[in-house]
Order: sequence, then structure tokens, then C-alpha cells
Amino acid sequence: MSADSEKKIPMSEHLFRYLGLLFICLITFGSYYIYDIPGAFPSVPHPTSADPNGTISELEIYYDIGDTQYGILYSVYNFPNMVIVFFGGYLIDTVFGLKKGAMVFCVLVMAGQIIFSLSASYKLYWLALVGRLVFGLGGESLSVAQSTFCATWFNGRSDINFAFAITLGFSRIGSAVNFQVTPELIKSHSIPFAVWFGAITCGVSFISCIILLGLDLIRGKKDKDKEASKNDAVSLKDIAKFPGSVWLIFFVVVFFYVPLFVFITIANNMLASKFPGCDTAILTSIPYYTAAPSPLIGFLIDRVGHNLSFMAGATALMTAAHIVLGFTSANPYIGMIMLGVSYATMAASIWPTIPALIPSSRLGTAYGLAFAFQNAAVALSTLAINAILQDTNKNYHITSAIFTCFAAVGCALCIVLILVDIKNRRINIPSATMKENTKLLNAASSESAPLLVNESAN
Ligand SMILES: NCCCC[C@H](N)C(=O)NCC(=O)O
Repeated sequence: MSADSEKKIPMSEHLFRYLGLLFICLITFGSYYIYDIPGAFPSVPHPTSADPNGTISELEIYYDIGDTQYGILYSVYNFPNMVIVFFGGYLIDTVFGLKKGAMVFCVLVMAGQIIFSLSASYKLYWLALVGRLVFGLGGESLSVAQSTFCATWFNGRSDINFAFAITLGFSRIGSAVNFQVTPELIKSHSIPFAVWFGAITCGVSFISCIILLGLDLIRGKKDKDKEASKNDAVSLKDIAKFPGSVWLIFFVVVFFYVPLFVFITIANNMLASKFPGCDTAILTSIPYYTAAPSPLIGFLIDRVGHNLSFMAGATALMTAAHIVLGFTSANPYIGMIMLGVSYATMAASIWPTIPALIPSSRLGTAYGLAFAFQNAAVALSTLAINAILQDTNKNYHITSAIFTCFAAVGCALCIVLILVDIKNRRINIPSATMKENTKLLNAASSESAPLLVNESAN
């Protein structure tokens, strides 16, 4: 779409897209809110002979469990998603279609949290695991549906990076709000009340999903898309035909999100041990709060394009952040803010590159694959990092070196992507050209579905 033709879009059309975006944001608000409910339980003193200043989560006391069982509340979410989220994307593309898929995943998220809440009411740990497992069956796939909705609603528009950044910023506000609200509700009411409140946020997301489905029917008619319900079956051959750049982007997802998500799980202890007396609760939530202004970065990328250069900048900043946090005595706020800015930049630049490489009919599968790799890497690295810490008597220099290397590899991959794109000219180009290419890609794929872009042909 040229700048000229875009100027002719009536205001009511822009308002309609942004109304849709509001509900696209809201469908995952509940899932991002409830994901870290276990982590938001307050810590209480728990002195032992080995560690007189030791603390323990109130959740462990409530269910009468240890650290390992606490960790399993997260593992039952991540491990199955090494595989499930890929099938979630596949189901969206070929079995359910986007609308029914979103509804099924929303119901699973809400059902999972209701089961978790019942476990809190009856103090049953095994039921809590069942709840987290059911939540995991829908949680990641719902994020795939969200990305696919966002790509579909903003396909070929000049504000697609902005729209993606808004959904991520909004979702991460959900994560951050949980860290403030859950401890407050536990203090002012009770543990079951705080957990049931999470179920209410999922109810809000469920209602938003119903409204979004209605709006999407109208959008489908406006855009005259053939996404009546579902596409032709995705075959392994289609996936093998995904362009090389998309596979490299999946690897960047892995090498960027491991030093972010896995680091955050150990950040509390690492920062407390390196900087005694610092406020670790505030420090560890900084990267998520910093994601809130990522729409500003998305807005900037919409103006200048060159997503890969922003991704390279984000990985370079992530590398520097881990060096500052792990190997210098600089104030930890500096390193954590660097980490947050790098996250906000990556979140705004990486996810919109996928619709420029993969046609709409295969977007669910592509996002599903990206999240499957991400979950596998995060789940395995979390185990490996904790094993290393245990074996080295909590030598955080080693883990910082590992995170630094991961981020540096991510940066190197971005540079390779930039070099590859000099020839292909698909994603490190001015945004107007990228949007034009995306439209051509989708037009070509609807004529000879499922056609995927052949990089060397470009
Ligand atoms: N409950 C966490 C959902 C994560 C969704 C997805 N795997 C993801 O990482 N999205 C990008 C992000 O930055 O959150």
C-alpha cells in the first residue's frame, strides 16, 4: 500500500482496526496475569542452619511443598509446550480456523485457572498441577492466535509494528500488574481470593474473545479474505519450504529469550547475593515494566523500517546488559534498564517480520513453531542453569557468561540475517516496501495455495 493510498483510508476504518486491537490485546491479558501468580506470592523468612537469612514462598507453606514442587508448577506449563504450541498453530491454520481456535484456547486458559483456584480453596497441590497443566494447553497457543489476529488485522498497513508492540506492551502490563495485585489481595483478603481473582481476569479475556470474534466477522467481510474458517491442511512439505530467514528468526527468538526469561527466574537470588539489601522485587520486574513503552519503538520502526537492524541493536544491548550485571559492580538498575530497553526493542521488531515472510494461511504454524522452540529452549535452559548453580555452589559468573554468550550468538545471527537480506530485500528494508512485498506474497499464495516465498527468487 503506498503512502498515498493509505492516506485515503477513512478515519472510521482506522478506528475499527484499533477497536479490534483493543480486544486482541485483552484476549491474553488474563493468561499473562495468571502465568506468574505462583511467583507473585510473598516471600516469608525461613532461616535454616545453612542459610540463617533464608526465605521461602508463602505458596510453599500453604500447599506444604518444597522448592522442587514449586518449580514443577512452572514446568507443567513449559515442558508440554515444547510440542503443544506447535500443534496449536497447526490447529489454527488447518483444523479449527483462527476464530474457533482462539475460543478453544481461551476456554482452556480459564478452565485451568478455575481448577487452580479450586486447588487453592481446598489446599490440594495435585489439583494445582492439573490446573497449571490445563492452562498450559491453552496459554501459549492463545498467544499464537493473538499474533495471528494481529498480523491478519494489520496486514499491509503501515502501523503493523506499532500494533504488535501494543499487544506485547499490554500483555506485559498484565504480568507486571499481577506482581503488585496478588500480594496485596493475599494480604488484604486470602490466598484463595487472590487466585480466584486471576480466574476473573481470564473471564474478562474470555468475554473479549467473544467480542473479537464478532468484530473479526465484520473485518473478514471488509477485507474479503478467504479465511472463512480454515485453510488447506498444512503439510510437513510446507514447513520445509519456509524460507531460511524464518528459521534464522526462530533461532534469534531462542538466543534472545533464554537470556531474558531464564535470567529473570534466577535474578532475585543473583541480585540479592551480589547487591545485598537491594530491592529485588522492583529490580526483577523492571524488564516487564520497560516493555510497556515498546509501542513507541514500534511507532518508530513503522516510520523507518529495517526491523533486522533494530533486532541486532536489541541483542547487542542484551549482551552489554549481561556484562554489566554479571561482571561489573555498576548499579544493578543500569543493567536491568538496559535489559528492559533491549526487550522492548526486540518485542517491537521481531514478531512483525514473520508476516513479511510467511503467507497469512500459514502464520499460525509459523508462530507456533517459534513459540515451540522458545518453550523448549527456556524449559531446558532453566533446568541446566539451575543444575550449574547447584554444582558450582551458586557461581553466578558462570551463568552470566552463559547468558552473555547466548545474547552474543543472537547478535551474530541478526548480522547473518542482515547480510542474507541484502540480496533478498524482504525484511531489512523501508517499511513501505516491506508492506508492499507482504501484500504480493499473500496475493501469490491465495492464487496457488499454499505457496511460500522462495528467497532466492526475490
Ligand atoms: N505466559 C507467557 C506467554 C508468552 C507468550 C509467548 N511465548 C511469547 O514469548 N511472546 C512474546 C513475549 O515477549 O512475551
